[in-house]
Amino acid sequence: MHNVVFVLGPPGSGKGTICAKIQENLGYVHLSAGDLLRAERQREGSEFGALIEQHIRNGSIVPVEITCALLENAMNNSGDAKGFLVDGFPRNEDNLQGWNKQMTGKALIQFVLFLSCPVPICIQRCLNRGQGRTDDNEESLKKRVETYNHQTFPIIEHFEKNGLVREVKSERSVEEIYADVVEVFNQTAKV
Ligand SMILES: Nc1ncnc2c1ncn2[C@@H]1O[C@H](COP(=O)(O)OP(=O)(O)OP(=O)(O)O)[C@@H](O)[C@H]1O
Ligand SMILES: Nc1ccn([C@@H]2O[C@H](COP(=O)(O)O)[C@@H](O)[C@H]2O)c(=O)n1
Ligand SMILES: [Mg+2]
Repeated sequence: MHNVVFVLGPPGSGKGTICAKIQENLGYVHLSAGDLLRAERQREGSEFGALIEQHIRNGSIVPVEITCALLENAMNNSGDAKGFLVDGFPRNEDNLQGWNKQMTGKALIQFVLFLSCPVPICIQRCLNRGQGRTDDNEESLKKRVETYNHQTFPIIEHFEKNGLVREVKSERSVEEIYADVVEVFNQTAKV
């Protein structure tokens, strides 16, 4: 049974940055759904490359069958991990239903780490990111934010109703955010 922490928040809220620090210090393995999709997009012979690129540029969500398979393979190939930080998933109802269908009995959701951050700050962070992403531009970001507001935030609200959400305000410095994140993990370990 894989222990899983979903990491959600608007684009540019710092999910990847904070997950990297958690992986470095707390023994969890970081799996970014976006990174896995970008790798699949580039994979020689992938039948999904063009579809993935279209969704990424459009800020829309790839069918869960593709994303969830990539996540499950990555977890199964990660050896005996303490747990997995599933970054940027589930991002919509299709993701959530697909996860429940494919991963029930295989994964236990410990909690949802929600990095909340004002959208204008998020947008500037993405525009300044400098990683050459095809979706770090005004047009794609507008769509990504719309996807987050209309499709992803309702998923956070769903988990909130089940008492699983741990919100950390993420407009602050990485150090301040990470200090609060460590406390969240410490509290979970005590339960
Ligand atoms: N607390 C912070 N303060 C200032 N800059 C930050 C902070 N956290 C992350 N950044 C920077 O903002 C950019 C986006 O961070 P990151 O890639 O971690 O966000 P993300 O939530 O994973 O975004 P996406 O959903 O687009 O993948 C990066 O350039 C990162 O260095
Ligand atoms: N569950 C997901 C996660 C991501 N995507 C696509 O990847 C893009 C980038 O995601 P980041 O987390 O790296 O920002 C995202 O905008 C989607 O197009 C997805 O389809 N499903
Ligand atoms: Mg990211």
